[in-house]
Amino acid sequence: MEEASDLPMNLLIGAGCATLVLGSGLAFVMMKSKKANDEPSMEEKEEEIEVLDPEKFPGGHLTIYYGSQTGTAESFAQDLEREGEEHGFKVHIVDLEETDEDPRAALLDPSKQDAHGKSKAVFLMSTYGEGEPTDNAAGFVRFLKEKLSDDEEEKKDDMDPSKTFDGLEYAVFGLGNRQYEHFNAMGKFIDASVAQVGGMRIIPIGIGDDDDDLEGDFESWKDGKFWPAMKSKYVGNAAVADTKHDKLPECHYSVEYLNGAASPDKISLDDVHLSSKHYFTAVDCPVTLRRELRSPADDGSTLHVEIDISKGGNEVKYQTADNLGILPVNSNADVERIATALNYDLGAYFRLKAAKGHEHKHNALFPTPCSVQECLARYCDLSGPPRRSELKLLAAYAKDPITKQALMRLSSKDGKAEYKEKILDAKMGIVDIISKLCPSIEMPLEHFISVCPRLHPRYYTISSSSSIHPKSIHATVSVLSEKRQDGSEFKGVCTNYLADLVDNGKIRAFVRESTFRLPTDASKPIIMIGPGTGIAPMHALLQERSYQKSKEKKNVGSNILYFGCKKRDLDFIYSDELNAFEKEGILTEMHLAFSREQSEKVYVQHLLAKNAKDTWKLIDEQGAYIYVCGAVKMGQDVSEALRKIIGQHGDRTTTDAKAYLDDMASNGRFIQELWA
Ligand SMILES: Cc1cc2nc3c(=O)[nH]c(=O)nc-3n(C[C@H](O)[C@H](O)[C@H](O)COP(=O)(O)O)c2cc1C
Repeated sequence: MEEASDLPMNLLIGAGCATLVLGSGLAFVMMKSKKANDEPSMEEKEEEIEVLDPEKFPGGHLTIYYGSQTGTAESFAQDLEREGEEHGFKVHIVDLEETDEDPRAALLDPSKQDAHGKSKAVFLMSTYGEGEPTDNAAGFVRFLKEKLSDDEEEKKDDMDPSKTFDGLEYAVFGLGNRQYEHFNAMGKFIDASVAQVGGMRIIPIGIGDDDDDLEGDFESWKDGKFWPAMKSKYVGNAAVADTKHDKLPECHYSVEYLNGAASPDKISLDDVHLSSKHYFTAVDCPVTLRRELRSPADDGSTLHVEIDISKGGNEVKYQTADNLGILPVNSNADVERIATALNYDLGAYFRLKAAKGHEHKHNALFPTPCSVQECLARYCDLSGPPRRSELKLLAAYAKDPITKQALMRLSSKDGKAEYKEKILDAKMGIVDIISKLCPSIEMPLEHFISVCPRLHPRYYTISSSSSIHPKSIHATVSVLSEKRQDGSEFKGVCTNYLADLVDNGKIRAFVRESTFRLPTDASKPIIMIGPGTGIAPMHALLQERSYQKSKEKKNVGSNILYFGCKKRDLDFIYSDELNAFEKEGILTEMHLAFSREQSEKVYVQHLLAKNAKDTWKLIDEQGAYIYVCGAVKMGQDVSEALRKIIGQHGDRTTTDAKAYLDDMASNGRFIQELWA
């Protein structure tokens, strides 16, 4: 991705370097990193060099690469982009997936180098799974692992791996959550491995914790460490033009209203903004069944949802216990509230285009032409609490000075406690802020699209077997609804969208691979630990094991389940199915932890500890596979229980027991899917 400079100049003189006379001053000297034998043509060189005004950008180019699943790292990249100019840098944002074809060429792109042939990069890296990269960073991480591998075959070229990123100067900020065992594993991996392959670290890695104050951590890192280091290293005493003026935030998009309804333009996926590709690729799937799994006496709701994937051709194919991505839709009430507050005509159709100076390849944010109604319902996150930096952007649009001040205060470092109380804890979305708290906000649609985060897909572990149900996908959905302090109700956007669908309807969905895979040798036993909605993949695995036994006539090993909930009569979901599996002989053991049926709380990890001896035998003598799904805290307690079992019954020290379990994980025998 490359953004056009606002300066009309792409000049090159000379073979190995470019000089440009800009007015009276001497601008950048661009050194080329290409070897003499692959010297580019003159036209190529002209394309390659993007020369900057040294008065506006004394720090030169700075590229932000992000690895993001739900958009936080991407929005941090946008913060750095917005602030770049005031610090003297021309910032470019690149989705890491864009570098997959040739990461070395992408990261050392000559057009973004300085006079000394150096490239400057920031990596904003989120961690997922159990210490794994986000989908869009997987290719880049694979590339680095190959470079660092001892296996010569893996390296793919004969270049000295330790010189791969010679000329790259970089900084890393990791986004993670301390509740996970592999806290910020990806940030740490990138920080260490880019140095090992020749990159030069500018400052130590910054670490953010989503369990506490991720945005505050990022702010402290960028304002306290990153920008000062960048200034001292690359800008020095050069004066940076004052760009802080009282104008609206720069908008990268423009809206062209149409005279009537129109269908979305046909567009190549290559032109799509990578993080919104699901808007273009997800498939309409009819919902064929929704069934309440909890007792009417319970105050919560868990739905069994079935969707028909037979109409999607080959586009929606899945394997047992994969993940189902669902594109949520905002409620009509929220869409109408925001449209009324901002004076938008919901029936109007428009085409979204890049604003002048912001044209680049991956510009398509979502399919247009579309109606304003569709844009607000499907592509804008109206109910999620905005980040503090988004509140600061909103402040620019408030007409009433008191509201403006309040938003500025909430978005400031000193306003953190107030922000937590009034926005996060109160569960205030952009729709509440604009329609209730700050009604004086006025913003044209393109600005709203630019400021409001995209509405991201929500993922559910599939609870059906693809062998038994090749034409449908089943999901288990716990419907999120909480009382706010003011008595109003906060409703989770996707689960309530599914719960409120009229006549079942259709949802837009896609499939993502998961790590839940059964042993290739079906005779191996499996131990499944999945309390609450964590039962979903276990239900799928049991169906698959039943299919293997009855249809494929395989010798299927024992299947042991640990399930937990509050009370047998309230929220023992799928009890009928589990009892039937037991009767059929496919569920060998079912251990149930009803936490509220006795004075002391009983959870799955307690039952596991009770069966320590048998569990150790299954693991060590019979090569059992272990699957865990549910809340991170439960996952930690289960891992701890397993380490104790391995230590006590396998006669190992704490360190060796941990190594044993880690080894099982790296061999695909201990698989976890946990959420915070
Ligand atoms: C399913 C799931 C798995 C996660 N796994 C980890 C992990 O292993 N280690 C970690 O530090 N954070 C983990 N996180 C936390 C995310 O990295 C963190 O919330 C981050 O801010 C998300 O950024 P993004 O919106 O850019 O994707 C996980 C989050 C989810 C939802």
